[in-house]
Amino acid sequence: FSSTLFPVPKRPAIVSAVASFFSTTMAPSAPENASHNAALLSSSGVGGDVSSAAQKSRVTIIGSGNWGSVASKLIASNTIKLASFHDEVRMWVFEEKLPSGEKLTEVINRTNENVKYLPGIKLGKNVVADPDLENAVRDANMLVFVTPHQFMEGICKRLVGKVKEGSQAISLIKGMEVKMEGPCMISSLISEQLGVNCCVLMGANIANEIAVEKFSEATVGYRENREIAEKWVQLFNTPYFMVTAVQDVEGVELCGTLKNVVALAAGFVDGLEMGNNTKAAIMRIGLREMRAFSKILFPTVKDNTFFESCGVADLITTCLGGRNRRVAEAFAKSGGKRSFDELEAEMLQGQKLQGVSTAREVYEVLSNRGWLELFPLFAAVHEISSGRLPPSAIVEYGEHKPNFSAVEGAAQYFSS
Ligand SMILES: NC(=O)c1ccc[n+]([C@@H]2O[C@H](COP(=O)([O-])OP(=O)(O)OC[C@H]3O[C@@H](n4cnc5c(N)ncnc54)[C@H](O)[C@@H]3O)[C@@H](O)[C@H]2O)c1
Ligand SMILES: O=P(O)(O)OC[C@H](O)CO
Repeated sequence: FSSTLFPVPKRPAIVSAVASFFSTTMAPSAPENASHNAALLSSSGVGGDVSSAAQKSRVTIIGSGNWGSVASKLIASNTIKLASFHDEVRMWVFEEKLPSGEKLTEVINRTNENVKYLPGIKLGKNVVADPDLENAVRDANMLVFVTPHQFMEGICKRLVGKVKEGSQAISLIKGMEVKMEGPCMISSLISEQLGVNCCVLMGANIANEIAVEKFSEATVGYRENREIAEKWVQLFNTPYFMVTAVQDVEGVELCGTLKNVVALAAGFVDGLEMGNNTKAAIMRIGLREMRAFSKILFPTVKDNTFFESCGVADLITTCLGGRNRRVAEAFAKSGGKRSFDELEAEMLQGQKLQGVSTAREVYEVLSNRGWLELFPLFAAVHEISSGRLPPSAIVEYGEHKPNFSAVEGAAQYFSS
């Protein structure tokens, strides 16, 4: 962690001040801090071990792409320090052959690097890559899900009955499924299919920046059990990755999911060279639709969540530097003539976009419920990315004013 603004190991003054100002409801309680420190001391050889082997938590990461690999680095740096976790972090890898003919898993275990999805970064010697999904989860009681969302239904099906009883899960996945009965968030899919409680972790987290230890923040969303949320915070938090917890799973997850749709809109604007004011306008309109969509679907979603890292901060970073924005810019530059699939394969080399399928899924929800006129920006993004409208429609489409008369009582969800 080399930033001169934020020297290590001391917490930067501004960050500490901001953290204590905003996180009074989120800071670990004193006894938790005490045991956390005792754990740190014991792992550094000072003091006795506070956790017996039987009590220690065992972590498995399901996914090993760009963010999955960075998550493994963050987690592995903590499990070796904290006595309440087993050192080893198992990482399920969707096996593939590299151009050299070697298997990705074997190369990760030999070099300690994910040479395809995160080249040049050591993951930690305690990370073990495992191509066998069932074997990878067998002994774990803390499961971290971080694959592109389109693969999760299949992964969950394979894991039914294979997960240890009493396990806890967290999803870092930005996306959702649409079922006959309506939208299904990935954390719900995991909970329902595997019978485990599932928190979420989202935030302004471009993986490559965190990989080189540049300071950023993230938000854990939890449902009821604060102690479990704090355990996840402990597992992820580092001096350069500051994690806070809020009691709003759906709000946090919808922020992470929907910002990818707005990122496509921002990319179209960039490709059309419309300038910063237009892009800022699109981001503002997008944020409004994100909040309204979340609150109509889940009335418990909290306004404050949109001011956490998972909300406005993730929207900003994604619309400035994310993959969805970058590929959408190339799409608009081609006048919509090159498909997203083609551009994704060419520009991302195996990494996956979430925005295009999320825009389609959101559109499906909107048209099923008769809400298309309420969410003109979301609707336009799907119509452009599916080739039904030209990229320029992003700034022509009814000026993105929602038609409140389309749905009774809808105006309240858009008001400040
Ligand atoms: N990369 C980031 O900066 C970032 C940051 C925050 C959140 N996220 C989110 O994390 C999630 C995972 O993204 P990522 O960046 O780690 O992945 P990625 O896009 O870098 O990599 C794609 C991954 O999918 C795997 N894969 C390919 N085919 C598969 C199949 N049939 N079944 C299962 N897996 C398959 C590949 O092996 C690879 O691990 C996404 O929801 C993303 O939005 C990403
Ligand atoms: O690169 P993107 O567009 O998938 O976005 C990455 C992260 O979600 C940013 O927080």
